[in-house]
Amino acid sequence: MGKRKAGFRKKHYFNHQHRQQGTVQPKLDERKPYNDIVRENEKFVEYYKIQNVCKPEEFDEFIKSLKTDLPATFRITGSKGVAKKMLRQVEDELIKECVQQNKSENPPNMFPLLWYPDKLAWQLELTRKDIRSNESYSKLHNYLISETEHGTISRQETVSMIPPLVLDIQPHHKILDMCAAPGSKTAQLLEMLHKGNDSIPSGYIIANDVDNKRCYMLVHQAKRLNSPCVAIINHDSASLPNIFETLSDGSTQQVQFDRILCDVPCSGDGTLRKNPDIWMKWTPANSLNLHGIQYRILKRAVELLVVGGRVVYSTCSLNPIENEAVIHRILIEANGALELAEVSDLLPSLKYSPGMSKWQVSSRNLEFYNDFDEVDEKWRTTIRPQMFPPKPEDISKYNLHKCIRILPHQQNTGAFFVAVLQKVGPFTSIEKKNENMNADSAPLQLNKRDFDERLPQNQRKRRRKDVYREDPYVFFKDDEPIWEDIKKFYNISDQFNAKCLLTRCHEGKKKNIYLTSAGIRDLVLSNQDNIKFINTGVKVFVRCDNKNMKCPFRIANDGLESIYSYIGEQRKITIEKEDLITLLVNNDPQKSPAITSLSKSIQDQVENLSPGSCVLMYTEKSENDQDPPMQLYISGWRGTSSLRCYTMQHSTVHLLRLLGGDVSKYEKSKFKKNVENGDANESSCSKPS
Ligand SMILES: C[S@@+](CC[C@H](N)C(=O)[O-])C[C@H]1O[C@@H](n2cnc3c(N)ncnc32)[C@H](O)[C@@H]1O
Repeated sequence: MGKRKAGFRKKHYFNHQHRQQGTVQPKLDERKPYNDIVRENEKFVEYYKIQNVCKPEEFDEFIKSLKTDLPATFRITGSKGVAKKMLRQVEDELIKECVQQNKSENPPNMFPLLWYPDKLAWQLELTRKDIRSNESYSKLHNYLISETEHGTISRQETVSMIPPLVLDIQPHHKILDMCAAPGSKTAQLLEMLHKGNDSIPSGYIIANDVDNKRCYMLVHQAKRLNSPCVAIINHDSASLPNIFETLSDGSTQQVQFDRILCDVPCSGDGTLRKNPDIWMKWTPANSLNLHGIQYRILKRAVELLVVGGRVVYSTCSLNPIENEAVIHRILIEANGALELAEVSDLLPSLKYSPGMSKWQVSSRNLEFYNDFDEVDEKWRTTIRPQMFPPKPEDISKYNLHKCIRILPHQQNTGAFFVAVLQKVGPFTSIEKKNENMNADSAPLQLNKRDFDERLPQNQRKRRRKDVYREDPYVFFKDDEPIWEDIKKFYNISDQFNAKCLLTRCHEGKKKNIYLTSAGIRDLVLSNQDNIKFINTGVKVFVRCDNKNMKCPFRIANDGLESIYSYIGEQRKITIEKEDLITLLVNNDPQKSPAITSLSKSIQDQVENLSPGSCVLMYTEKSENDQDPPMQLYISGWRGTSSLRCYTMQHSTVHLLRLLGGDVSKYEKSKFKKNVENGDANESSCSKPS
């Protein structure tokens, strides 16, 4: 096979980028090698100049910035103590080393984003390609790749981190992510949901996407975060069915969400720096075509939101037709039930422009109109009256300036739009009825049967026919036979709700056992007929028919953080750093360290421990008293004469790094290998990483 030209990106790379972004994919014949794309589009420049997206004196800088590649950014995730330790390693070792090894006069700037809490998000003034192709960054590159695989680094674009932050998530919130795939924001929402002290928060996230294949990208994201509080569903969110929950008296009512994210499909011209092929196909028609679905998704979100709740609408588009016009339209429809919120205090020192209150609507041929009455007859199906800005006398009613527009030149990022809407009054007819009722009477609650009965006959039938099923979700019953053995072996506390455990098959040998939170369990059981659930539950036990263990299931690492506090002390081993490093370095089932080679403390603890699965617990005090200690819980195995960790390679490397162990055998210097092979450029450009 011939060598690929340096700088050429494979077809699947375009697909990959557009899948990640959810933007419209170019047709096959429009795809060009990455380096051949001319980053020019006269219509684009003219359009945005007329729209006044930035001050006239900044316009050249704005366009220039869109033509450059995007800097690399990442977030450190993970539980508090682990994240703090990783931050120290990133800041004090990796970044310092990169700067020291860089021989150029002006080493690149690498800094934490000031508006992101606890310095856990970083921007490197280097492109991803710079990082891959320069030896001085190879340690950082390896770190980013393996920690991303492990789930403790999220390589998320700077601006994409903003919507979850302004949602202001609390651990008890019921959250809906309407257009969630591939899931970088869902992951961030999940981290925020888990920021309290409970191992299983009472809130949850429903992550939805219309595209079935993209839902599986979401499954992959969610799996990295090991949460029992998320369910992935597959619907058109503009017509998302009502979701029901069970009340303590056994009746059902419609769920009203506390927080909803509408990160809607968009034309994506804010991602030009990452997806330069958009330069070739940009036209104002893209936005005109998307406005309708964007509005319908947002409207459905407002219907599903509780009064007092918050919805965040975001796009990676610069176009006011997809942004302020959608917000203006929903504010008119809400007639006072929604208000734009001021959120600058949640984003200290982020630079942005205020939302626009004036714009023009243009045809695909760049004929601009100020009013629908002026619109040429032939455009009246694509240009709609609701796309126009408020009349000058109404501008102050809507406060569109409270929307946030992030422009690429302001802090070297992609472009982005965010609006935070607070629901301050009733929006749907049911909510309005409730408000009008006597204050003493109970609010009108519509349960599932009411909804079914209100549907026309033909739709009731269709609902029953449209019962989509993946593998079933079979929750444990009170007398689940396999639970007895597990509970006894691990001495699991009575506080643990075993009814939240599930398997994915009705019959036969159960292979894996998953855990959901009580809230998610109720949602799955109450909505199996009307909602297409794609995935839920974190793996907590795995079948392991080992003759030495008196229980057919071992503990899985995935769900350990959720269940460790319920596991009895007998099967927990407190481990010191040196022993843990020894286990990790020799993490091979054939060569597990003999118990006699480990410290006396370990020998004493395992003396009376029967063979089988156990939990290894490691605690390390932080260097300063304010930070929480770093606590690690690892699935282990006490053999007849040996002890081992049950970790995948990426977890082994992650843990060794945290403990300061030797990871050199896992560090691959791609740069060195490429130089040896004489093809440094080709390899470094051929594949995104
Ligand atoms: C901008 S992307 C979302 C990115 C995602 N929030 C993230 O942070 O990774 C838009 C997503 O909306 C989905 N989508 C498009 N139309 C939709 C609809 N009517 N209902 C639900 N999802 C939709 C697309 O499949 C795409 O995954």
